[in-house]
Amino acid sequence: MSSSSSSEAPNPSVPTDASAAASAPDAPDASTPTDGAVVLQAIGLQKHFKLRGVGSRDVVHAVDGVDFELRRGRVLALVGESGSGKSTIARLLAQLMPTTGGRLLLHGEDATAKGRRAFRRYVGRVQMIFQDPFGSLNPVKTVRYMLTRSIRIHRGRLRGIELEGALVELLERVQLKPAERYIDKYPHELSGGQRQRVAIARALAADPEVLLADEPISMLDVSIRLGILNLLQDLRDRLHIAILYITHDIASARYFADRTMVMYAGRIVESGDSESVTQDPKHPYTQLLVRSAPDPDDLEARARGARGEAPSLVKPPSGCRFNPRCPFATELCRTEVPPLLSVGEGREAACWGYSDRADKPLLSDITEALA
Ligand SMILES: Nc1ncnc2c1ncn2[C@@H]1O[C@H](COP(=O)(O)OP(=O)(O)OP(=O)(O)O)[C@@H](O)[C@H]1O
Repeated sequence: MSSSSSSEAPNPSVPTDASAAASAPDAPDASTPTDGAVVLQAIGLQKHFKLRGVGSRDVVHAVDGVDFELRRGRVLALVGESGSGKSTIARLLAQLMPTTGGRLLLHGEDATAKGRRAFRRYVGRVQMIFQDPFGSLNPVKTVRYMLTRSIRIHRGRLRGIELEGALVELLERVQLKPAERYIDKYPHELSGGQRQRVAIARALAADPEVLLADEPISMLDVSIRLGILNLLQDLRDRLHIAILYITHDIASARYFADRTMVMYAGRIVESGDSESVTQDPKHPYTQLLVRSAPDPDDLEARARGARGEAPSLVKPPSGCRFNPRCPFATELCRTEVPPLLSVGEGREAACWGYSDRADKPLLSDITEALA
């Protein structure tokens, strides 16, 4: 099958890399930290959910030993099918729930917020936007109320002209112009795209260093998705925010993210620059995601349909978790967890096929192997 949609060139009207930041009118001067510096780091991140039920000792292995870094002025995409653990990672990074293992570092220091004040400070630096902008905005409050509240929480008690100026600036930053047209509206008076822009403006009121965007476009009309991605790209380039972009659409990761990380059943199976990961995928699961579906909206269904269901996370398969669906799997894959192995400059894949073990699987074209 062809990879027509994923091999399309990105939209030429949109800047694709950090060079756009250098030419932006408000590019940083020499005294500001450089883009690419690590802001938030996850080391061995783990979340095992205890299952309820009398005497149950079972846990859901939602996230198992995940490492990554979010860097200033860069977008990292986290791609995977439903249930792979993407949202759990976002919620762990936002500290909406505790981890069961691993560490979270903000500028190299332990970021675990102990107590309300520490949590509030953390939230000022790490903000989250959700899939459903309607659900995340209070339906009985105006845009003015919601943005004012966020400004006051994070910037102090601004009033009068100062407050009005901050509100207008926020709305204009998310391209809701003129601000007067939107500021006194309720969520139901706005379109889906406008609501998501308000949610982003509310996050920006905190002047965050990190934005966690959990499927920010998946509930929006296809026609307005690109506008939201362009806005996030603008925030990356002008405000130098580090962005985690969670999606099941690997084609949008190529277009929007500097680096892409592919997740399968709670573990990272591949990572690298987005162009290489999407154009020359190394892990059989990434190959399946990229090659089996010309229609990006259909990737997940096709990948699942191609060979079996995602595994149980209560009793995940031993060895490589993808082994029951992998046409190349050997005994080694069924018994030992593959480490992330180097598969090119700045690229890694957790597949024994790239090791020098004598009993490694022999990889070939996955679409042919599955035909
Ligand atoms: N509170 C919870 N208690 C028990 N299991 C949970 C809980 N939250 C998530 N899970 C499980 O953890 C796994 C990962 O879920 P998660 O929502 O992170 O996946 P996802 O990749 O974001 O999927 P989707 O794209 O559908 O949101 C799933 O098996 C899910 O059922």
